[in-house]
Amino acid sequence: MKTNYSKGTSWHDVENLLCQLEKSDQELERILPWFYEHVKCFKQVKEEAVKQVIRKSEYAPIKRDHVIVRQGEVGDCCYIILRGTVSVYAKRTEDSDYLAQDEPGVRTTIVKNHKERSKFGAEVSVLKSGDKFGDLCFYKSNNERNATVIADENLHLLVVDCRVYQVLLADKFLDMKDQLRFMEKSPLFKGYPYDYRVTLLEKMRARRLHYGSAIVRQGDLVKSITIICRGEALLKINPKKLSQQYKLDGDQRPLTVIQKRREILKRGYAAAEEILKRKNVTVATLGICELIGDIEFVLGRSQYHITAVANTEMLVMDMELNELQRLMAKRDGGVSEFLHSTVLCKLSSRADRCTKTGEQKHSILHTRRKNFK
Ligand SMILES: Nc1ncnc2c1ncn2[C@@H]1O[C@@H]2COP(=O)(O)O[C@H]2[C@H]1O
Repeated sequence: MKTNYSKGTSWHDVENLLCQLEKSDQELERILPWFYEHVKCFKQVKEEAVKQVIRKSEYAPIKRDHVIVRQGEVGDCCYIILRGTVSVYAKRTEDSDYLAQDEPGVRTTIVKNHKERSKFGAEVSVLKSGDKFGDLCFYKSNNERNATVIADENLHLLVVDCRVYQVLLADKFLDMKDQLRFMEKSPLFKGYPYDYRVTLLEKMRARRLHYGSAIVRQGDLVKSITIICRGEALLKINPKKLSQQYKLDGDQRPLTVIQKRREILKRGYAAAEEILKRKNVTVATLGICELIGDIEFVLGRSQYHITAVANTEMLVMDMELNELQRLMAKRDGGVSEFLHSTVLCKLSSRADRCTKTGEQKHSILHTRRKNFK
């Protein structure tokens, strides 16, 4: 069990202790609450492990504009940001996502302005206090850094050796191993080398969801495709909303309040249930390796046509649509074929279940045919 947060520990106390060569158990226990409060990536880690990480790691204050890690270098440690922010830059080459060779001017350790920073590629991420970086290379066969990380302000880091990371932290951080294992199985990533999948991992957002929480909502803008890594999702459609979204001219006009009351009075409970069903039709359950947002992506729709709800505890990964497009454009390991065939299958079965009226079903199938030509 973690101790209660103590408001009495200041950053000054923490820094003083980190600078000491020897740290007693008592001293470490005193600063632990500060770590749990400020270092997001320690939240899942037990007290004993956090103490060991602090003891075995090096405290490093870094000046603003300094290059901390460089893309293409071999990495043997990772970093936890105690205070400050960093920017992450990545260069893309034709065939891989990392820089194979240094270019003139890139071996500088201090970069003062935007122009100098741009030599390291495009800014892909900004990380702040409590975040970690530099552990992605541990999962690659050649241990090469995937990106360059530069201090945006004066920084305070904890430098964690890769062995310490493997023993004390690897299992706790973001289910990385689980996700990589999952990517091996998923048809979406079939045909891509392991190292490339590791790079992709950093570009995806992992979400843990509890039973009943919404993964996506019908009508929301589609910004990413969601991949189910663990658990099961229930897909629901509100047919009325669907008609508006897809501008279908089916004959299912919504009932007025008076019409609804009359129906319920006339036919009782069965009618009430039917009215409820018209609002929300469960069209499918999705499991591991299945995708949410693939239909919208393939059909070029900007809004979700379904609401997806977690039917169990879940782990999902979101990949932004432009990342998916890159995945397909760069080296299509059969991704577009896979997406098109699954989407065709899904549309047929959902059109059947979504509505009983032949006309509306016809319209959905018609939309499908038009888009697949
Ligand atoms: N989009 C990104 N692509 C690659 N690395 C990133 C990205 N965002 C953050 N990083 C971090 O930048 C680090 C660079 O070194 P590593 O490859 O060891 O680990 C990398 C990640 O921790």
